[in-house]
Amino acid sequence: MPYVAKGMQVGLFGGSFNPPHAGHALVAEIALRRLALDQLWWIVTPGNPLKSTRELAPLSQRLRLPPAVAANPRIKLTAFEASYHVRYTADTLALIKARNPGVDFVWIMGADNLRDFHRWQRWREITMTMPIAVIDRPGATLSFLSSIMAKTFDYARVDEADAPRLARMKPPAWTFIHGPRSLLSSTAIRNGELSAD
Ligand SMILES: Nc1ncnc2c1ncn2[C@@H]1O[C@H](COP(=O)(O)OP(=O)(O)OP(=O)(O)O)[C@@H](O)[C@H]1O
Ligand SMILES: O=C(O)c1ccc[n+]([C@@H]2O[C@H](COP(=O)([O-])O)[C@@H](O)[C@H]2O)c1
Repeated sequence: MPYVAKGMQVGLFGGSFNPPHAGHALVAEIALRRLALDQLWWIVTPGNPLKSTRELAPLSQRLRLPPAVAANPRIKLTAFEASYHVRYTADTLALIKARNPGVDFVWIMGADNLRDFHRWQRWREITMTMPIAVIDRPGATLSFLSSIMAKTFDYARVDEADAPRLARMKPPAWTFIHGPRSLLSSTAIRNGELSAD
């Protein structure tokens, strides 16, 4: 797990990154800037519990940053979930919080994950554990209105103008961030339809 000093605002960006691409880099850059983060942890999962492992490349091949963000010292690449034998985000976030008192964390995900968030294990618990920032993604823009998570936690939605303060807010608190969007996806790259940058 990366080192972080007390008082910092840290974004947690978990993903399969199978493979990593410029769309991920865009999400990381938007999150760092709009959420006023000191650090962003790029957390490579041993395997999304909801995805088949059939097409999943080994962790070693997914453990790399796209060129656009590789030189950014605020982005920390890690695969600690594998070494700690955790896979579910609810467990990951509990572990991170327990080991880092005094740090303000925010979970970051693309809008496609907001759409399916109610299928994640203990998703309500995740929402009560730390604030969540959802980054717009082509094809999933309306998830901020229509998803079960958005409806259930409508009362906890924060205006994106207040995003710089999100990490310090008491959960539940979440926001939807609009901005430049990327059509890239790992599936399209694996299928040879698009290139990673
Ligand atoms: N183009 C994109 N725009 C916004 N968010 C994205 C984009 N691509 C990925 N994300 C987000 O980045 C995180 C990691 O995504 P992931 O590694 O699953 O990439 P993916 O392109 O969605 O992969 P796949 O096509 O294999 O499902 C997720 O929260 C996902 O929502
Ligand atoms: O905990 C869950 O049930 C769960 C279900 C689906 C996805 N996740 C996490 O969400 C993150 C994004 O996954 P992915 O495959 O969309 O890149 C990654 O950290 C996964 O471990 C977690």
